[in-house]
This record gives sequence, C-alpha cells and structure tokens, in this order.
Amino acid sequence: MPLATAEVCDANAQSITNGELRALHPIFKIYGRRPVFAGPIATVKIFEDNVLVRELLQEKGHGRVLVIDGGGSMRCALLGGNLAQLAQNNGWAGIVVNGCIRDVDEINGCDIGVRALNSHPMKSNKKGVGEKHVAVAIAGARICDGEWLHADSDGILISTTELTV
Ligand SMILES: O=C([O-])CC(=O)C(=O)O
Repeated sequence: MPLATAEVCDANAQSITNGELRALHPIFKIYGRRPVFAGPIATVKIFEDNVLVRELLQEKGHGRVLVIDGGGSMRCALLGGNLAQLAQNNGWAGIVVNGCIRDVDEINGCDIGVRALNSHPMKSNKKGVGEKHVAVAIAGARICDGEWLHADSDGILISTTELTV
C-alpha cells in the first residue's frame, strides 16, 4: 500500500518544520489512471517548449516521476496523449506539470498519474530550449532532481528522501 499523504504529514511534523517534507499548493487537477503515485523525481525547466519533455520520457522511467516546471503558462500544452503513452510504456510512475496538457481523454486512459494546472488545445514550440535535472520552484515549493514525490487524493508531497512507515 502506498503511504497516505495525510498520515505522512501527521507522523513527520519535525520534517515539515525543517523543510525536508513540503506540500505543493493545491493548484493541480488530477488526470491519468493512477490517482495515487510516488517515485524519485526527474526535473525539467522549460517555457512553452516541450522537446526536453519528450527526451526525458524516451528514457526508461524506472518508476520515476517527471516534474515539469513550465512556468505556469496558460498558452499551450506541454504534454499530450503521445507523450503520456510514451511515459506509460517506458515505466514512468507519473508526471506533474506546472502548465497545461492536451488530449485529456487519451491521458486519462494511460496507466500513469498526471497532475497539471489545466488543459489547452494548442501544442508548444519545438525548439529544444530549457534545462534538465535542475532545481525548480513550483506551487510554493523548491524541488530538486532526485528528491521524492508522493501524490494521492489529498495532495502532493515532496521529500528529500524516500518516505517509509
Ligand atoms: O507533441 C506535443 O506537443 C504533445 C502532444 O500533442 C502529444 O504528446 O501527443
């Protein structure tokens, strides 16, 4: 059974105080077939350009969660049905997007967890601008590559190390 985020918070008050455990602001909508997912984080920082998202999702996921800092843009989608399918087939656990997605019905059929701000029908630029595996700041929290993400119906937690009972 995955750890419930609420129980994790109740059992780790000290980690919340010292910043080892952070909750993202509740600004994300829930997509994908997995409402509960967790894994080590890979980060990517982009703006209205998703070439690096495809590059990362082409790698084997090994249960990782891709955190996409898209700067909160409401002007195009950074993830669509093809990329979500790629993520599923390559063994990613989930994708959190500080930005928009499209092909929502296809994404909701994929066996991964997806959180995003909203949907948008337009595709992004394809220039390949951005940075992989850098620290990002989204939804009120700083997130480093290699930290852990836990998502369930109550919200999304970031922890410096894997959470255990
Ligand atoms: O290629 C894109 O920009 C995203 C997309 O539509 C998909 O993954 O199907």
